[in-house]
Amino acid sequence: MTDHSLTADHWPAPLASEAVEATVTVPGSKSVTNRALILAALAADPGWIRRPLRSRDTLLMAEALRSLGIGIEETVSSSSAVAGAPEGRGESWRIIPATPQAPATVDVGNAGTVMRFLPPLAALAEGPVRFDGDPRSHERPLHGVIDALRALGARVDDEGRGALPLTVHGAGSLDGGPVEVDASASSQFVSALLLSAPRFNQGVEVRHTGAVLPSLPHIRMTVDMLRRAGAQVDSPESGGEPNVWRVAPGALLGRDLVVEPDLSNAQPFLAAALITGGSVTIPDWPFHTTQPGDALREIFSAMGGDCVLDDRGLTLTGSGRILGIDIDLGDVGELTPGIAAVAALAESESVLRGVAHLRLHETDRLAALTREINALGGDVTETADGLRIRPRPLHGGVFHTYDDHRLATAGAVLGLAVKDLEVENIATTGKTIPDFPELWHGMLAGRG
Ligand SMILES: O=C(O)C1=C[C@@H](OP(=O)(O)O)[C@@H](O)[C@H](O)C1
Ligand SMILES: C=C(OP(=O)(O)O)C(=O)O
Repeated sequence: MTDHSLTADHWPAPLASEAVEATVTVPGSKSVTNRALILAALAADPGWIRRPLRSRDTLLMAEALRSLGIGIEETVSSSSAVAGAPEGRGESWRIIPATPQAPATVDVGNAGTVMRFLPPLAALAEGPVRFDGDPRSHERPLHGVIDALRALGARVDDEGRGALPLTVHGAGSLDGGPVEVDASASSQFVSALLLSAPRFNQGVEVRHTGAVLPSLPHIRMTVDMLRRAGAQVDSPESGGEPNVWRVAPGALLGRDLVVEPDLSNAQPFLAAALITGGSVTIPDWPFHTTQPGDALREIFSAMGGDCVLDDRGLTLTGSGRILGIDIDLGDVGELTPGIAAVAALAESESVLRGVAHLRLHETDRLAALTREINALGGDVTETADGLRIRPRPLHGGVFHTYDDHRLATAGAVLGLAVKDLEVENIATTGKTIPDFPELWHGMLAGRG
């Protein structure tokens, strides 16, 4: 073993000495868990969230809802130990809805889902709800939610920043109705307004006015989960106008919902099979899903892998070759760091397009990926809306992560093939994938 002289927050990324062969159970979806929490909090009766993701982003959402008076009871069930529970392992959260209470304070961390999904819900409380978070949260776009809430009748005090920190002065109810939003900076503006809309007096009609709309699958996820909770939703896919979503006012049902594995967080493990010419199975991969990570089946197949989805889950088998790719990732932007890592190890050039909005994610992901891969000897250039990646032989070094979980997992992927690579602050993976280092070492040890 190499003797790394490391500071505490430099993680020696393990090198893969052979083809990876493993089954990896990945934790639940962040996007599903945080939507489920909002919808359950607004429901007319209690509900269950089974196998929720328990990570920084989802615990921040749960804590925020608790401070707004929503009951969230956590239980660990071995199987059907919880009355009414379907057979299943792991943790369950019982959500006891309540009219949101104020005053309250909310720490959003750097969670886009918390900073965007909660202000509309807070507008239903009677009194001030103060929102603040990590320094980076002050830089992330929120204007779409703030302006729309004002247009729908809410009082929001942001001292002219158009961003955090801010206070929503709830009046106990919100008129709702039609509103225009430019969601080109984040699809979460649209999702945020739709999720709480069944509880607005007139529901909502959201019209996106911007030139581009990123992460459309995440808006479909919002619509799908609203409908499953009993909401009446018109969307472009259901024959409605393009770029317009309507949610009717009405009661939401308390559901019993099992959270799917986070397919975007399955990415580094699938990438490991691809780049080592091995085979990785992710159990419980859904046959039908709105998660954008499902696109990995197609993307990693185009990059040289072979994907089989069956009752065992999704199995990706690498061919020993890693092919470059020219692709628009606008729908699936959160997959970009992991794809960039694989692309840097490929045998031909890649062009990743349609992801200009990543400059305002957890960090400026386009700048960070360019800087960090190039520091290892890579040849990455930023384009107006993405990255051009020319594979080069890479050498070891420190891969900085800028408090970005997906930079950290991208560094781990590179480290499988690049000797002496150290990932700075691997703990930042806890934003959405707790225990990542343990899962990674478990995969390399072939544990299933
Ligand atoms: O609604 C969601 O759960 C998400 C939407 C996307 O945000 P953007 O549209 O801001 O990219 C995605 O990148 C993020 O990880 C999760
Ligand atoms: C962009 C992401 O997160 P957030 O929900 O904070 O926007 C992400 O997880 O890649």
